[in-house]
Amino acid sequence: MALVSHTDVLRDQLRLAPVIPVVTVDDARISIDLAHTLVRAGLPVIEITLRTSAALDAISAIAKAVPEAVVAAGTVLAGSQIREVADAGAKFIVTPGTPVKLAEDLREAPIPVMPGCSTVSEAMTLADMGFSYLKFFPAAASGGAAWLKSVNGPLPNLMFCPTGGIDRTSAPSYLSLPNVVCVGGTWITPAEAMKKGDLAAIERLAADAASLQG
Ligand SMILES: O=C(O)C(=O)C[C@H](O)[C@H](O)COP(=O)(O)O
Repeated sequence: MALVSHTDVLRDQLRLAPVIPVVTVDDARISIDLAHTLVRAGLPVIEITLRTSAALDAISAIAKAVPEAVVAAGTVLAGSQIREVADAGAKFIVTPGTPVKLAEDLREAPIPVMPGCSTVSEAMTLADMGFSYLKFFPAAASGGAAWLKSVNGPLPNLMFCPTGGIDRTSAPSYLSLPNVVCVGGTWITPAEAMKKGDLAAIERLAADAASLQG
Protein backbone atom coordinates (compact mmCIF):
# COMPACT_ATOMS: atom_id res chain seq x y z
CA MET A 1 0.00 0.00 0.00
CA ALA A 2 1.13 3.52 -0.75
CA LEU A 3 0.67 4.79 2.81
CA VAL A 4 4.35 4.51 3.79
CA SER A 5 5.57 6.65 0.93
CA HIS A 6 2.69 9.05 1.57
CA THR A 7 4.00 9.36 5.13
CA ASP A 8 7.45 10.31 3.87
CA VAL A 9 6.01 12.92 1.53
CA LEU A 10 3.79 14.33 4.28
CA ARG A 11 6.71 14.51 6.72
CA ASP A 12 8.73 16.55 4.23
CA GLN A 13 5.76 18.84 3.55
CA LEU A 14 5.10 19.44 7.25
CA ARG A 15 8.76 20.24 7.90
CA LEU A 16 8.79 23.11 5.43
CA ALA A 17 7.60 25.73 7.94
CA PRO A 18 6.74 26.00 11.65
CA VAL A 19 3.20 27.23 10.97
CA ILE A 20 0.44 26.18 8.57
CA PRO A 21 -1.95 29.06 7.94
CA VAL A 22 -5.51 27.70 8.07
CA VAL A 23 -7.41 29.80 5.58
CA THR A 24 -11.10 30.20 4.84
CA VAL A 25 -11.51 31.77 1.42
CA ASP A 26 -14.79 33.52 0.56
CA ASP A 27 -13.65 34.71 -2.85
CA ALA A 28 -11.25 32.52 -4.83
CA ARG A 29 -9.92 35.57 -6.70
CA ILE A 30 -7.65 36.45 -3.76
CA SER A 31 -6.14 32.96 -3.55
CA ILE A 32 -3.23 33.29 -5.98
CA ASP A 33 -2.00 36.61 -4.55
CA LEU A 34 -2.52 35.25 -1.05
CA ALA A 35 -0.45 32.14 -1.79
CA HIS A 36 2.35 34.23 -3.32
CA THR A 37 2.29 36.42 -0.21
CA LEU A 38 2.47 33.47 2.19
CA VAL A 39 5.23 31.75 0.20
CA ARG A 40 7.25 34.98 0.06
CA ALA A 41 6.89 35.41 3.82
CA GLY A 42 8.17 31.88 4.47
CA LEU A 43 4.94 29.91 4.93
CA PRO A 44 4.62 27.73 1.82
CA VAL A 45 2.24 25.16 3.35
CA ILE A 46 -1.33 26.47 3.23
CA GLU A 47 -4.49 24.72 4.42
CA ILE A 48 -7.64 25.86 2.62
CA THR A 49 -10.73 24.81 4.59
CA LEU A 50 -13.61 23.28 2.64
CA ARG A 51 -16.04 25.53 4.42
CA THR A 52 -16.97 27.79 1.55
CA SER A 53 -18.06 27.28 -2.03
CA ALA A 54 -14.87 29.06 -3.14
CA ALA A 55 -12.55 26.53 -1.47
CA LEU A 56 -12.12 24.05 -4.33
CA ASP A 57 -11.53 26.84 -6.84
CA ALA A 58 -8.96 28.37 -4.47
CA ILE A 59 -7.13 25.05 -4.11
CA SER A 60 -7.12 24.54 -7.84
CA ALA A 61 -5.95 28.10 -8.58
CA ILE A 62 -3.08 27.86 -6.09
CA ALA A 63 -2.05 24.39 -7.28
CA LYS A 64 -1.84 25.65 -10.87
CA ALA A 65 -0.41 29.13 -10.42
CA VAL A 66 1.82 28.84 -7.36
CA PRO A 67 3.82 25.62 -7.61
CA GLU A 68 6.10 26.71 -4.74
CA ALA A 69 3.11 26.48 -2.40
CA VAL A 70 2.00 23.20 -0.83
CA VAL A 71 -1.75 23.59 -0.75
CA ALA A 72 -3.70 21.28 1.55
CA ALA A 73 -7.44 20.70 1.73
CA GLY A 74 -8.81 21.12 5.26
CA THR A 75 -12.20 20.33 6.78
CA VAL A 76 -12.48 17.12 4.79
CA LEU A 77 -15.42 15.40 6.49
CA ALA A 78 -16.53 12.73 4.02
CA GLY A 79 -14.89 10.15 1.80
CA SER A 80 -16.65 11.67 -1.22
CA GLN A 81 -14.49 14.79 -0.87
CA ILE A 82 -11.20 12.90 -1.26
CA ARG A 83 -11.35 12.57 -5.04
CA GLU A 84 -12.64 16.16 -5.40
CA VAL A 85 -9.74 17.73 -3.53
CA ALA A 86 -7.14 15.48 -5.14
CA ASP A 87 -8.51 16.37 -8.58
CA ALA A 88 -8.40 20.06 -7.63
CA GLY A 89 -4.67 19.69 -6.98
CA ALA A 90 -4.50 19.50 -3.19
CA LYS A 91 -1.14 18.14 -2.06
CA PHE A 92 -2.49 16.61 1.13
CA ILE A 93 -5.72 16.24 3.09
CA VAL A 94 -6.48 17.41 6.65
CA THR A 95 -9.48 16.35 8.72
CA PRO A 96 -10.67 17.91 11.99
CA GLY A 97 -11.64 14.49 13.39
CA THR A 98 -11.58 11.03 11.89
CA PRO A 99 -14.41 8.54 12.36
CA VAL A 100 -13.28 5.02 11.44
CA LYS A 101 -15.26 4.91 8.18
CA LEU A 102 -13.60 8.14 7.04
CA ALA A 103 -10.18 6.83 8.13
CA GLU A 104 -10.74 3.72 6.00
CA ASP A 105 -11.54 5.87 2.97
CA LEU A 106 -8.53 8.11 3.70
CA ARG A 107 -6.21 5.09 3.66
CA GLU A 108 -7.01 4.74 -0.02
CA ALA A 109 -6.50 8.44 -0.81
CA PRO A 110 -4.22 9.21 -3.76
CA ILE A 111 -2.47 11.96 -1.77
CA PRO A 112 -1.08 12.07 1.81
CA VAL A 113 -3.45 12.58 4.72
CA MET A 114 -3.07 14.21 8.13
CA PRO A 115 -6.12 12.94 10.03
CA GLY A 116 -7.41 14.83 13.04
CA CYS A 117 -7.76 13.42 16.55
CA SER A 118 -8.27 14.76 20.05
CA THR A 119 -7.92 11.71 22.30
CA VAL A 120 -5.30 9.06 22.99
CA SER A 121 -7.63 6.29 21.77
CA GLU A 122 -8.28 8.12 18.50
CA ALA A 123 -4.54 8.65 18.04
CA MET A 124 -3.92 4.93 18.69
CA THR A 125 -6.63 3.87 16.24
CA LEU A 126 -5.13 6.10 13.54
CA ALA A 127 -1.63 4.83 14.30
CA ASP A 128 -2.90 1.24 13.93
CA MET A 129 -4.30 2.20 10.54
CA GLY A 130 -0.90 3.46 9.42
CA PHE A 131 -1.12 7.20 9.99
CA SER A 132 1.89 8.71 11.79
CA TYR A 133 1.34 12.46 11.38
CA LEU A 134 -1.86 13.59 13.06
CA LYS A 135 -3.63 16.88 13.51
CA PHE A 136 -4.38 17.42 17.20
CA PHE A 137 -7.66 19.36 17.12
CA PRO A 138 -8.99 21.38 18.88
CA ALA A 139 -5.58 21.61 20.53
CA ALA A 140 -6.05 24.28 23.18
CA ALA A 141 -9.50 23.02 24.20
CA SER A 142 -8.36 19.38 24.37
CA GLY A 143 -5.40 19.76 26.70
CA GLY A 144 -2.91 21.85 24.74
CA ALA A 145 0.83 21.38 25.12
CA ALA A 146 0.34 19.40 28.35
CA TRP A 147 -1.63 16.73 26.44
CA LEU A 148 1.09 16.44 23.81
CA LYS A 149 3.81 16.17 26.46
CA SER A 150 1.87 13.40 28.19
CA VAL A 151 1.26 11.30 25.06
CA ASN A 152 4.87 11.44 23.92
CA GLY A 153 5.74 8.85 26.60
CA PRO A 154 3.37 6.06 25.54
CA LEU A 155 3.18 7.04 21.84
CA PRO A 156 6.67 8.26 20.93
CA ASN A 157 6.34 7.40 17.24
CA LEU A 158 3.45 9.75 16.58
CA MET A 159 3.97 13.31 15.43
CA PHE A 160 1.35 16.04 15.69
CA CYS A 161 0.33 19.32 14.12
CA PRO A 162 -1.70 20.91 16.93
CA THR A 163 -4.36 23.30 15.66
CA GLY A 164 -7.27 25.11 17.26
CA GLY A 165 -6.93 27.98 19.69
CA ILE A 166 -3.23 28.47 18.95
CA ASP A 167 -1.90 31.95 18.35
CA ARG A 168 1.40 33.75 18.02
CA THR A 169 1.90 33.78 21.77
CA SER A 170 1.18 30.13 22.47
CA ALA A 171 2.74 28.65 19.30
CA PRO A 172 6.34 28.46 20.66
CA SER A 173 5.28 26.34 23.64
CA TYR A 174 3.92 23.75 21.18
CA LEU A 175 6.83 24.03 18.73
CA SER A 176 9.33 23.23 21.49
CA LEU A 177 7.84 19.74 21.98
CA PRO A 178 9.59 16.73 20.41
CA ASN A 179 6.34 15.33 19.00
CA VAL A 180 5.21 18.56 17.31
CA VAL A 181 6.23 18.97 13.69
CA CYS A 182 4.42 22.29 13.13
CA VAL A 183 1.29 24.10 14.31
CA GLY A 184 -1.76 25.31 12.43
CA GLY A 185 -3.75 28.46 12.97
CA THR A 186 -5.96 31.14 11.55
CA TRP A 187 -4.17 34.08 13.14
CA ILE A 188 -2.04 34.67 10.02
CA THR A 189 -5.08 35.33 7.83
CA PRO A 190 -7.60 37.16 10.04
CA ALA A 191 -11.11 37.43 8.58
CA GLU A 192 -10.93 41.23 8.47
CA ALA A 193 -7.67 41.27 6.49
CA MET A 194 -9.02 38.59 4.13
CA LYS A 195 -12.18 40.63 3.56
CA LYS A 196 -10.26 43.79 2.79
CA GLY A 197 -7.62 41.96 0.77
CA ASP A 198 -5.01 43.43 3.10
CA LEU A 199 -2.10 41.30 1.93
CA ALA A 200 0.47 43.65 3.50
CA ALA A 201 -0.95 42.90 6.94
CA ILE A 202 -1.05 39.17 6.16
CA GLU A 203 2.55 39.26 4.96
CA ARG A 204 3.68 40.84 8.26
CA LEU A 205 1.82 38.22 10.31
CA ALA A 206 3.16 35.42 8.10
CA ALA A 207 6.78 36.57 8.26
CA ASP A 208 6.49 36.77 12.02
CA ALA A 209 4.98 33.26 12.18
CA ALA A 210 7.69 31.90 9.87
CA SER A 211 10.33 33.06 12.35
CA LEU A 212 8.77 31.18 15.30
CA GLN A 213 10.77 28.42 16.95
CA GLY A 214 10.26 26.22 19.91
O1 LIG B 1 -11.81 23.32 9.62
C1 LIG B 1 -11.09 22.42 10.06
O2 LIG B 1 -10.85 21.37 9.46
C2 LIG B 1 -10.46 22.56 11.35
O3 LIG B 1 -9.90 21.64 11.84
C3 LIG B 1 -10.57 23.81 12.03
C4 LIG B 1 -9.38 24.75 11.97
O4 LIG B 1 -8.15 24.09 11.94
C5 LIG B 1 -9.53 25.66 13.11
O5 LIG B 1 -10.70 26.37 12.87
C6 LIG B 1 -8.38 26.53 13.46
O6 LIG B 1 -8.85 27.73 13.96
P1 LIG B 1 -8.12 28.64 15.06
O7 LIG B 1 -8.48 28.05 16.36
O8 LIG B 1 -8.74 29.99 14.86
O9 LIG B 1 -6.66 28.62 14.75
